[in-house]
Amino acid sequence: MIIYKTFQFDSAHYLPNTPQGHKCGGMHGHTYTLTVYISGKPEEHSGWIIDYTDLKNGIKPFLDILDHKLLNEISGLENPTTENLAVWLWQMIKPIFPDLVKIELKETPTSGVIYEG
Ligand SMILES: Nc1nc2c(c(=O)[nH]1)N=C([C@H](O)[C@H](O)COP(=O)(O)OP(=O)(O)OP(=O)(O)O)CN2
Ligand SMILES: [Zn+2]
Repeated sequence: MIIYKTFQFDSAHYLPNTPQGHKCGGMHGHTYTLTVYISGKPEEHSGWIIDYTDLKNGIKPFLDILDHKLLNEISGLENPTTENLAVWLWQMIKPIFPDLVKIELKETPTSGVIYEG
């Protein structure tokens, strides 16, 4: 079974390696939507794989690094494409939640990345 939880954070960024004149070369912002998927078997007594609240509390410190920040100024996110940000988030979250199996990161309502490590 897989459980999931969805988070949102707001960040500014620009993409330094886009061709000249590309709309994403200039600074702009997104409300990102992150969904994390955790695999497991529900414990008999609790009936859950992991408490959603524990999941939220474990992930919040990483989102606090990103929320209301310029992503380009964060170590490892000098070129903050959705793809690179998904890898960065995976590397943060996986050591804390080893049963992480997938993340979905949406940069806009119509664009995003699915990453499975
Ligand atoms: N593969 C990628 N392509 C683009 C990325 C990216 O991270 N990975 N990023 C951008 C820009 O950040 C841009 O802000 C988002 O682009 P886009 O999805 O085109 O945004 P729109 O709001 O213009 O989308 P609509 O098509 O109007 O919904 C660009 N490309
Ligand atoms: Zn953008």
